[in-house]
Amino acid sequence: MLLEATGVEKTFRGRRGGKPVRAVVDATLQVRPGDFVAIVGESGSGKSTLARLLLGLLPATNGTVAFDGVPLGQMGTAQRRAFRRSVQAVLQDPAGSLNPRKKVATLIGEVAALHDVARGRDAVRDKVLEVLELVGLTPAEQFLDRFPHELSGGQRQRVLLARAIVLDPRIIVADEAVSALDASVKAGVLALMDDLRRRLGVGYVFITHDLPVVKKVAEHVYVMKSGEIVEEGTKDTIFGNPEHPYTRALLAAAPTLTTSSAEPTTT
Ligand SMILES: Nc1ncnc2c1ncn2[C@@H]1O[C@H](COP(=O)(O)OP(=O)(O)OP(=O)(O)O)[C@@H](O)[C@H]1O
Repeated sequence: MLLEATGVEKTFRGRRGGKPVRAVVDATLQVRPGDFVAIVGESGSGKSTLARLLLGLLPATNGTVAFDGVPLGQMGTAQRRAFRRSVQAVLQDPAGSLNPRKKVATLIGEVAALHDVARGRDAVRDKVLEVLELVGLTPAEQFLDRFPHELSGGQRQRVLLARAIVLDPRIIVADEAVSALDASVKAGVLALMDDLRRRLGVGYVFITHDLPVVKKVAEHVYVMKSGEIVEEGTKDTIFGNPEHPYTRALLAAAPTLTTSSAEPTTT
């Protein structure tokens, strides 16, 4: 298994003497190479906490997260470094993922240099141009000197994807990565993600409360409620034959679902 969480729990200490918060409870999840896995649930259900556990950004209170069969807690320095490269996070840009004072060339180039993907100015520049092309920001030269505020929301999201794929990751954990985008722009970024999957073999753990998006792109769906995974299955099962009352309620509360097939699939 490429990425696997087994019985993972995360309990936060209560804020200001309050009760402890069980943000993730006994979560078990698997991601195979090239999978498009979605984690859905309403706000506060624990999706982002599970994402941070999968990225190794938070230690689990219980249970294990393993990459390529090796639990994160048992990794040596080199394995940990490889893991950091192989499992990349793409968050939504309003969360401030792109430093507003840095140009696109620097934002992507410094990641490539830090992880030794390319050495020397020219090699780094070539690598940056290559990934800009891959995410459809063309002609790539014209984007090198732009600052994030000189880009549209969809273009910024593409820069975030470029910054992830420059490291040749095997999995991208995308937390609400397209939620802030307009429908047509969103569809374009989703199409790009699928394209990258086919061309590069990268898999996704896609975290969202946006069910029409899940219906469009996911293969396997995990439904979270109050920190627990209450249902999992293929997209067709979850949407066509949901078993858990919570899944049914989520689907019923997503009015755009019925019209999602009418949304454009390209930008
Ligand atoms: N650092 C923290 N300390 C204490 N409680 C936290 C912390 N981070 C998250 N929580 C709590 O854990 C629960 C799950 O939060 P989480 O952000 O994982 O949910 P979510 O499903 O991603 O929600 P959203 O879609 O709103 O981001 C919430 O009750 C939240 O308040």
